[in-house]
Amino acid sequence: MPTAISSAPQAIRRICCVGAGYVGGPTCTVIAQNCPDITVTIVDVNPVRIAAWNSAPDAEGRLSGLPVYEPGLAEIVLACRGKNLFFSTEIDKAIEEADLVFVSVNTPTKKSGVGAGFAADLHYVESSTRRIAAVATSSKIIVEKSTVPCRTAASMRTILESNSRPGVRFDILSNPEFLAEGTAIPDLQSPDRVLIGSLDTNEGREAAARLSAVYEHWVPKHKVYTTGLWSSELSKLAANALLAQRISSVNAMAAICEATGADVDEVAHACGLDGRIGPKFLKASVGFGGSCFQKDILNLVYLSESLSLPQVADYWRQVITMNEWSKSRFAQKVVQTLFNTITMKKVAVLGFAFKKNTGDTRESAAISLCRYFRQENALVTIYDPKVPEAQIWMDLTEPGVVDDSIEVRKQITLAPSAVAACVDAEAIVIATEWDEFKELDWASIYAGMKKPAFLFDGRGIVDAKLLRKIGFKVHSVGKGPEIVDPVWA
Ligand SMILES: NC(=O)C1=CN([C@@H]2O[C@H](COP(=O)(O)OP(=O)(O)OC[C@H]3O[C@@H](n4cnc5c(N)ncnc54)[C@H](O)[C@@H]3O)[C@@H](O)[C@H]2O)C=CC1
Ligand SMILES: O=C(O)[C@H]1O[C@H](OP(=O)(O)OP(=O)(O)OC[C@H]2O[C@@H](n3ccc(=O)[nH]c3=O)[C@H](O)[C@@H]2O)[C@H](O)[C@@H](O)[C@@H]1O
Repeated sequence: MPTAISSAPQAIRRICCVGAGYVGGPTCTVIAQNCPDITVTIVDVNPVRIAAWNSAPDAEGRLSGLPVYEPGLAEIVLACRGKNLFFSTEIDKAIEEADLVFVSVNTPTKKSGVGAGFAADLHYVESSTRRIAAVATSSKIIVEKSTVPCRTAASMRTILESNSRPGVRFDILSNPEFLAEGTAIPDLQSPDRVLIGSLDTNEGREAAARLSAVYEHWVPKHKVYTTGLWSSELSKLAANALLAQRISSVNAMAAICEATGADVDEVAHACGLDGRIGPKFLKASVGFGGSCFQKDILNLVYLSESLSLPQVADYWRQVITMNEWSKSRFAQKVVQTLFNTITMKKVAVLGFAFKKNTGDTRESAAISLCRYFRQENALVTIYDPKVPEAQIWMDLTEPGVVDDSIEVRKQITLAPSAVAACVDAEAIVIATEWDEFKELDWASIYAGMKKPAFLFDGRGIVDAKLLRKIGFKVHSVGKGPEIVDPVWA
């Protein structure tokens, strides 16, 4: 239901963003940069996070203490902070002063109760919505930025309308975010589209026009696509499901390639040349990670089951099943290749983030690999250029009654560089596609390893032929076994 937008909507002057995370922080920083006439305040219940957003530049004038690492972000924060961009724990004040409030809080998978393991936990969305209703003394536009199940806007509207003060009106919009971590700034500066869902009423359309005008400071108007609320909410889940499905599809092909001697990069390239398929998001890997693909597909599975559509639920569930299988298949390959045991063998894991150019480890494939190697009694050394050490320890320590942190530290060590991680290793596992791994001095790394020196490339980034010439035994996802017969090479 694309809708007409009135010509001169009332300008937004003050924005509050509730949730200073990976989405709220970068998104509203880019809004502040492009809209000098708008004051943007990003608030959070977590004072440590807000303090980090407000951290001082280091001796070289760089903002290295921000809670989110994104190329290009620190420079924009530095330019705008204190002018029209503010980070604060004064949530009520920021809400009250704003014309428009983004709700950009976390929506993790529920851990207990009805829908545990599948449904989205909307607790944070609900508590911020209740807060907005409680403190607002003037009318506001409330924007769902978080990824939410279809029809969440209806629940938010009920909460707001049942708790609002007399004369205060709320218009609810859905404006899902499509940025990918690691490329958040370019994604926000030139998005493929900005999606705004609203009610098909005069007030709904007017609110959509006001939010659109914010984006039109830098996004061409034809890229702003307005729809109904439910289409907008569902489009976000659908887009993530379709993207993840491509990766699981190419990873399924990778398994066939390994068994037949076909090369998954060549197969993906050949398929991607078809304009109907396109070349992006066809890189075979150890498996996808990140905070959203799994969570959003599980959410879609839950929605489908709730709507009595078990075949639809099964279809999407298989994307996750294939991803889990890809990760365990890769881990098993390591053990099998190292003569079926890695007990007390040193395995160097290069990369811990779920993809390059981010310090985020949520659902990172590296976590599953390290846990698997630990169970096989390996000695694992990890290096990642951006993930803080404390985060790695947290990810590898099982939360629960028994504190296993001492056991974990007996088997896991953290290295200050990729080169250091590989000294005396029997195998290297590339878990994240950091650019610096492409440029390592592989000959000297080889010299410092136990022989035979194995390398398992879970990201398809190294030049396997070159490494084999050095002496490595290389396994790359989606490539057949080393071809020894030159006629067939
Ligand atoms: N991480 C990503 O790349 C993307 C995430 N999304 C969606 O955006 C939403 C947020 O994701 P992230 O930014 O990654 O989460 P996050 O966990 O990094 O940040 C959420 C923040 O909200 C704060 N918060 C929670 N309840 C609050 C409340 N009542 N008042 C104030 N602050 C509160 C938390 O303390 C936290 O700092 C999720 O729904 C996610 O699915 C969408 C697109 C991309
Ligand atoms: O809703 C979200 O959170 C976001 O989820 C993804 O973004 P993100 O998870 O940050 O990163 P991606 O680039 O999508 O990568 C996700 C995972 O898939 C892997 N991947 C990606 C692409 C590919 O071809 N192969 C592949 O294995 C990556 O290494 C990574 O582990 C989507 O790309 C964003 O559009 C969306 O906004």
